[in-house]
Amino acid sequence: MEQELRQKEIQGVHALDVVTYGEAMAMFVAEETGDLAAVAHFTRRLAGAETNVAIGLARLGLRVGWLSRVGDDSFGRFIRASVQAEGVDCSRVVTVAGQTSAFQLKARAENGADPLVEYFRKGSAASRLAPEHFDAAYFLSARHLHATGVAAALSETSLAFAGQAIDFMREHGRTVSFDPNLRPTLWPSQAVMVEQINRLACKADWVLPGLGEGKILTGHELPHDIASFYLQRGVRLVVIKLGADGAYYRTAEGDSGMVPGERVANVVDTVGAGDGFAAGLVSALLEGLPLAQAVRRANRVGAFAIQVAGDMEGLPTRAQLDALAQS
Ligand SMILES: O=C(O)C(=O)C[C@H](O)[C@H](O)CO
Repeated sequence: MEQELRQKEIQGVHALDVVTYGEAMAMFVAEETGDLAAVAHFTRRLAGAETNVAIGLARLGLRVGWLSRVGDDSFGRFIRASVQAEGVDCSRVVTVAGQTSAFQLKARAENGADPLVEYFRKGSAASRLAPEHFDAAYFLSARHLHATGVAAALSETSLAFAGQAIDFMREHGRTVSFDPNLRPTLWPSQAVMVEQINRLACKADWVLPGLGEGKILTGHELPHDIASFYLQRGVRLVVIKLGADGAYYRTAEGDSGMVPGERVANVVDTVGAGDGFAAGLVSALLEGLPLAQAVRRANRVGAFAIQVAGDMEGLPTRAQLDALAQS
């Protein structure tokens, strides 16, 4: 990768389409419904908002890099191997001696409701990501940065890294997408969460909140008004996820629209839908698709994600997505 980066730099070509950073975790998904304390059987899977997006993009054929830190333990080896196996570049994932990797438990989802998750991530190697770990050459090798509010929530230093990464990419003419991905349990208070997430979101080009998140973050109820809040603060495109109803988009130039959701007969687990949505949208916009088509693809990729119990297993390959588009 190092050599490839240098060569591309000389040629003035981007080695990566998208770069992202943040924490991935081992995840144990309950095999039985009910209280996690009573569950005896779990299946190990991979979780992490940013790696879900990275994997979604890689399956669609984009070149993606993920910068992170893992502990020197079996979870760390599992995380690295799983992300790498998806074709995501992990050359900037550092294994830190003496630190641990995070994991989480996820209850078995019932009737399409969001399942309960319990984190074991405090003080993890990835949560200690800090501005001194920023790799300017690596980020510059990408056309686009995808950032989420999860990495921002992990620690003061990870929050500082987020601000630095977004500022740097904007200053260097790269586009930035930001998914607020609110995780209230990871923040000291709702007020701090709202302030910090909005601070980061307003630095980005494309902001992708869910409707509920948009209400919390802006105090507005309607998608139109939530979009206005960000557009008035310098964002160029706001796409608001409306669950089964699809998505609403609005741009700084005044283009707006609603794209209806995809029909899904059997919703297994909604976690990961937003990450699939982001992968669909970012891939389509980087390919130059018109906005309404990009949002349609985002809805489709999100719909794939909710038909399985894992957070990223359902994300489609390019062939699966094309097959759906032709059906
Ligand atoms: O909840 C989190 O913090 C995660 O990153 C795990 C999930 O895979 C992710 O949130 C899904 O968006």
